[in-house]
Amino acid sequence: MSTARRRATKQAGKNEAVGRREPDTATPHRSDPATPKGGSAPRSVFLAGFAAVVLCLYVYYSSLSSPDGKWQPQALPLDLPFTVVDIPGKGKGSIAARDIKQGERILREEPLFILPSQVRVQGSPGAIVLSALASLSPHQRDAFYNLSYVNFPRHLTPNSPSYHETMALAIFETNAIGADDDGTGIFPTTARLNHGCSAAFNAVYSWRSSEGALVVHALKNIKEGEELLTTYFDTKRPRDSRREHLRTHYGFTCQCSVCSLPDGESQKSDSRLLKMAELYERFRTWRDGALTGKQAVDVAREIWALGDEEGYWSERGQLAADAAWVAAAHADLRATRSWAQLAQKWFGFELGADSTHARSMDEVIANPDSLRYRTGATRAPENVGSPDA
Ligand SMILES: C[S@@+](CC[C@H](N)C(=O)[O-])C[C@H]1O[C@@H](n2cnc3c(N)ncnc32)[C@H](O)[C@@H]1O
Repeated sequence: MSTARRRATKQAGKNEAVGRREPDTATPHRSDPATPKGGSAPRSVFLAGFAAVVLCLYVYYSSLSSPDGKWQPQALPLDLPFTVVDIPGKGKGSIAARDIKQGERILREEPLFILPSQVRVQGSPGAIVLSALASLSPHQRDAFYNLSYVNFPRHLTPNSPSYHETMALAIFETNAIGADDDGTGIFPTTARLNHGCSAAFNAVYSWRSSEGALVVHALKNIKEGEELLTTYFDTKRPRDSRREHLRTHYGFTCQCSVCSLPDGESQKSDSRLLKMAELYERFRTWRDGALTGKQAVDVAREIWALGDEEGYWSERGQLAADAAWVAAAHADLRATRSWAQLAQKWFGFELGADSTHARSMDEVIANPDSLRYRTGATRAPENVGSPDA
């Protein structure tokens, strides 16, 4: 299992409005054949014309829908703690139906399908998506065709030869989620989570290869009525750079609370995020011997404090686990245990208490020496300090 918080596909091209495919509720205009207006055509001709119009409309709307017929509304699992609703400026989104506790599992979802990184099927990317769709049930295909999409060329009509391939690809690209080495998958319920930057996202998804499922956990306490937001990429960068990235690779302009901050507040947030990214780089230099153990752990503490200020709580499990590693390499077993306890707590929030990451801390907590031996214990013994030191 490993974290896969990122949407898998990158989109190039200009930003276009979200085009949601709704269940087909369109009905042709009614016309009463018994009372034709303004014409002298015989009734049978009128009826034939009317039937032809109805037939054309039927064929037109059918061709807009999944290959099997009409779209069905997306049926969500019954026990979800959120509902999917329209959100101004974002298409659809997921709203908490009750208070959700930090660390609570919000959702576990198996993919409709996964495209492996190395696809053996010949053909265009759109044709590959269509061939994956062909093996799904009509209900599953409905779930796919109900998803939103961006970057669909406006000039294409259902009669265009490439319409179906292009549509399938646009939906795939807008919604696909990376499943680590297993490839890239479509998870129709998780796909309704919109993106938030930095402090704005409150939910994290991670792929569990051994279970063949994606799990979503609450990174923060979420109040009833709040939108559930995840993050599509590493947002520890300034607003301009985030906007540019989202426009270029994902085709939308972010409307999250951090991107919507007034300029002064936004600049403060930008400097914190830049500083965090810089400190992460600095922390990594411990590997090359550029920092003592205490210096490295002090940097980890600084990242933590900035995260508190910013409201950026993601990646804390990994940060604490890395600090435990440093402490173990310097033979500070007390610090090793307390950093491992912190890592377990935050892996638990972000990836689930039953995740392999959280569970891997059990042994370190019980026996910090075990980690010391794994690190090779190559560094000079040093008191690096616990998280609260
Ligand atoms: C995976 S879908 C999320 C669900 C989608 N809103 C829907 O209607 O099904 C990704 C799309 O949602 C929209 N979106 C997601 N996060 C957004 C945000 N922070 N601001 C504006 N639009 C967002 C974008 O159109 C993006 O291409």
